[in-house]
Amino acid sequence: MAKVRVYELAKELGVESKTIMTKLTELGEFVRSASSTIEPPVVRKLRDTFPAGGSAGSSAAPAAAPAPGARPGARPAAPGPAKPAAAKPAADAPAEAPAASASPAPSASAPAARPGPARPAPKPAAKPAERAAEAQSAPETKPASSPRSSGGNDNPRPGGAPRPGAPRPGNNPFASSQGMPRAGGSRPGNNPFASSQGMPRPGARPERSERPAAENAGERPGGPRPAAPRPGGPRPGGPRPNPGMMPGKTSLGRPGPGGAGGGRPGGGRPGGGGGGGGYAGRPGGGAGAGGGGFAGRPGGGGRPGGAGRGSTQGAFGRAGGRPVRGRKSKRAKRQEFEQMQAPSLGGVQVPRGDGSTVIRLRRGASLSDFADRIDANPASLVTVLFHLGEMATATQSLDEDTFGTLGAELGYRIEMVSAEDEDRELLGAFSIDLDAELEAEDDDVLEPRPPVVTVMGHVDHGKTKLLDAIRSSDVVAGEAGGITQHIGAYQVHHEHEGNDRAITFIDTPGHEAFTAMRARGAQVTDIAILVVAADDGVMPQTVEALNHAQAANVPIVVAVNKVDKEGSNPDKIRQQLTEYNLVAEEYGGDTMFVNVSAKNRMGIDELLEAVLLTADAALDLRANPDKDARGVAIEANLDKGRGSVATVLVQSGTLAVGDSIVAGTAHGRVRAMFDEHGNTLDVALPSRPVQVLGLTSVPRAGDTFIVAPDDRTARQIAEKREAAERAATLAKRRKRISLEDFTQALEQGKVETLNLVLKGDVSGAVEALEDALLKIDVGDEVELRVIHRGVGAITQNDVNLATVDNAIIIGFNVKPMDRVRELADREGVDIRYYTVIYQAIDDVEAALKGMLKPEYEEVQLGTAEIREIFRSSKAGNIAGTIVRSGTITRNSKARVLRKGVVVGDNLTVDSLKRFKDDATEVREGYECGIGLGSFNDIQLEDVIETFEMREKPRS
Ligand SMILES: Nc1nc2c(ncn2[C@@H]2O[C@H](COP(=O)(O)OP(=O)(O)OP(=O)(O)O)[C@@H](O)[C@H]2O)c(=O)[nH]1
Repeated sequence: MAKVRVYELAKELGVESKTIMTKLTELGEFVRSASSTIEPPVVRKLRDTFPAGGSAGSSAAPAAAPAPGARPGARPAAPGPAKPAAAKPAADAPAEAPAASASPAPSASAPAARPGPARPAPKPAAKPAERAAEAQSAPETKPASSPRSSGGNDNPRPGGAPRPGAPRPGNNPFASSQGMPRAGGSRPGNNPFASSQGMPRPGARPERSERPAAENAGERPGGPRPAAPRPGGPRPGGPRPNPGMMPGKTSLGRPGPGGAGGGRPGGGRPGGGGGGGGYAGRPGGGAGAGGGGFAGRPGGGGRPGGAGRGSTQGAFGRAGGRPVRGRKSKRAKRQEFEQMQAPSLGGVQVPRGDGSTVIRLRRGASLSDFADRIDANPASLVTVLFHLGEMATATQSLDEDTFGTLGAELGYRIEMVSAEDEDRELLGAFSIDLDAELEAEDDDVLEPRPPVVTVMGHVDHGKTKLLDAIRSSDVVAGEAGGITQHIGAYQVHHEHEGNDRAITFIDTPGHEAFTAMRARGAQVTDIAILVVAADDGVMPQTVEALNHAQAANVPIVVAVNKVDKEGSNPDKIRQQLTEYNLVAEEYGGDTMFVNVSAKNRMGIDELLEAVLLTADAALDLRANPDKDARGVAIEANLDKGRGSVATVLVQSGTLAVGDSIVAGTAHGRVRAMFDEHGNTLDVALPSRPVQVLGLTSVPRAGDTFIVAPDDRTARQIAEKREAAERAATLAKRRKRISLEDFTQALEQGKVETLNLVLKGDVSGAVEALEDALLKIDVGDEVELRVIHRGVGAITQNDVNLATVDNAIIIGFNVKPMDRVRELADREGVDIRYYTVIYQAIDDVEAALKGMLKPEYEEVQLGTAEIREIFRSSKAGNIAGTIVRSGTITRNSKARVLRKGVVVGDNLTVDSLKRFKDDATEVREGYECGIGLGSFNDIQLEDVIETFEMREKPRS
């Protein structure tokens, strides 16, 4: 640090190296060449010897240099050093520097300088001090030392002028933070190592980006230096420009200090400029604050973009400040442009669609999923949705409507992937393509299969009875002792044209099951038997049922039932149904009508015959039995001893014991199979309903089942389905409420939710119950949520759930164990048991209505006209009245009207007398005395009206 080379000192002192060497020889100091170093004490002597360059000279030099152009070095130096230096070490140089700088500096730096100094001061101060100490001698050495360290030898700092800067604050090359806080004014490149420390002079910068820091430095004050890239400029850290060049620069106006700076390696780095700029620009900004500041913005924050790298690069004098700026600028522009195209909703930018951009989302998708598709920030979508009046978290599953609203706002057409498509994709992931499989089957692998029949019709028209009759007509059943088990479906055999033909009946009467299965994409039914009671005729549900069947393209056979009844008119049924495109064959149509009596079991064979004829005529009932089974779950329940018991209908392929199957979200291996007679089966062919044991959980009616290649695949498919199902359920469950109403409704207690846990013995019943419950229309004030549903007994888990969510448990044909019942009692959980769905629905509906905030209306009870006024010191004024209408009742609410205008309200009939006796009520036409408590403002002919608030019944 303390050592200086001969030529450096020579330059500094403004003499030739030779002269110095001669002098050294005189002084008895031996040096080998101009590049030899000399010790500080010697340096001091030399300076003393060469007054011009001596201490005075040294400082003067720099000062002088700057003076003219001066500002840079001087100023910067000045400010910084000024304070610290002045006080501390440096005495000379600094001291003067300030002076020198004083004049030039003012302009740019001065002001800027102010603020900053404070901070930088400390640090710089320290440094200078250290240096001073090291130097032991004059501060002048500092400059020298800096250069050295910086560059070294060759880097002559031009002016040799130690930059006064030494003392300058923020001149620690390694201290990232030393900033001259002062904005623009701060000292420019006072970091000896930072090429970039620029003098942020306003204006100038851009072009100069290339300039080395040195220039920047020079630049600021005088600014004169043209963009002239200094030669060495560009090279980063590399050898800095030759001294010669420097001078050139100097001549350009860089003040000496500038030169010094330029000399620094940093000088060459353009990047340095960036760093420096930031430095200068940010008040207090760290060294690297960024190219921006450098850019010359006076106190400015620097150019945008500079900040990032600027800081680091600046610290190391790396080039890059400018270039970076340029790039950023373009990027910024592009971003701006993109943003201009994005809508600003709630202050967020979201990529927009053009109105026809289709976004496909799976059921139960969340805003995050949507955001992924449109490359947006989920949080922004949350905000947008919020501004559309909906609240949702980014990961919450939303329903189609919500996505629709959001999509419309943003220019996207949202298409929800249907459950079937989703499942198809899911299976596809396991290389299972059921459609392709079916298509690939040609005639030679297809074999006839029995038709699958569903019985539908209006309530009480005899569906159940008919199914019973059919069941008992089964010849096989007769031999085996009848169909003893209710497994949700059964097969009967019928002799048709000499052949034994099987027919499969879905043993769940009604079109609810039919539609529920259809809703799940399961087309189970081949033929529908429409039961119409001959004594009743076509009824609403008859029409509904036939509509469902026709919509599903399922041929219909009409069973005109109860023909045994007197007064029944089967022909009328035929006529009525022609209106619905069901024209009997005898009327020239193609629908078979069969008169039956389910009660007397008459006409059953004919009906089965008709079913087979229709099937043969209208359908191609064939399936490939030689493959893994595919089918549908018809019904399922949880059996205490046997676990999950599912009745499935094999639709194609052959199901065998040991197969790994997945049915909906249930999976497992077929442990055993039973038919409707309770016989075990090893295999089940197409159209065969069987009870299957071995599933891990209970599938739902209508869930499709397939045999998977192995257990693992079955489990994975089930798990994936479950996840999808859960998401979809969550989306469905979410009840929306508009933002406007939300807070208010909440505050006013308007939002009330009836949470339910549904448990039943059979999955079909639970689903039917849930569907029916969710259809209850109770307006917006009350919300009904089924928070859990399941098959099986009511468990401790159910009660726990109900406790947490304040829910009511509805058990359909199931009850809890004693232990669970006790728990429910303890927790105050209400468990209700039903065996009839409608009762459950009625009760829930009533409960919901009970929960509705009662609405009151005022009902007038009576009016009485004041005919006389009795004044009583004790009771106040008593109105002597005659009841004009209704009844006046004691304690009822009252108001006083004078010529139709209310003069007293919120009153109560405090006392009511008939003559001298207290009365509880006085009817129309009678006189009575009425006391209205402390209200005494009554006059003759005033009317006292009494009324009560009555709860309005809800419709
Ligand atoms: N006389 C007569 N009565 C019948 C006949 N079929 C059914 N019934 C009676 O009609 C009533 C309703 O029969 P269900 O079989 O329960 O009718 P459903 O269509 O299954 O009724 P829901 O299950 O309520 O939809 C019962 O009282 C039966 O006894 C019939 O052929 N003749």
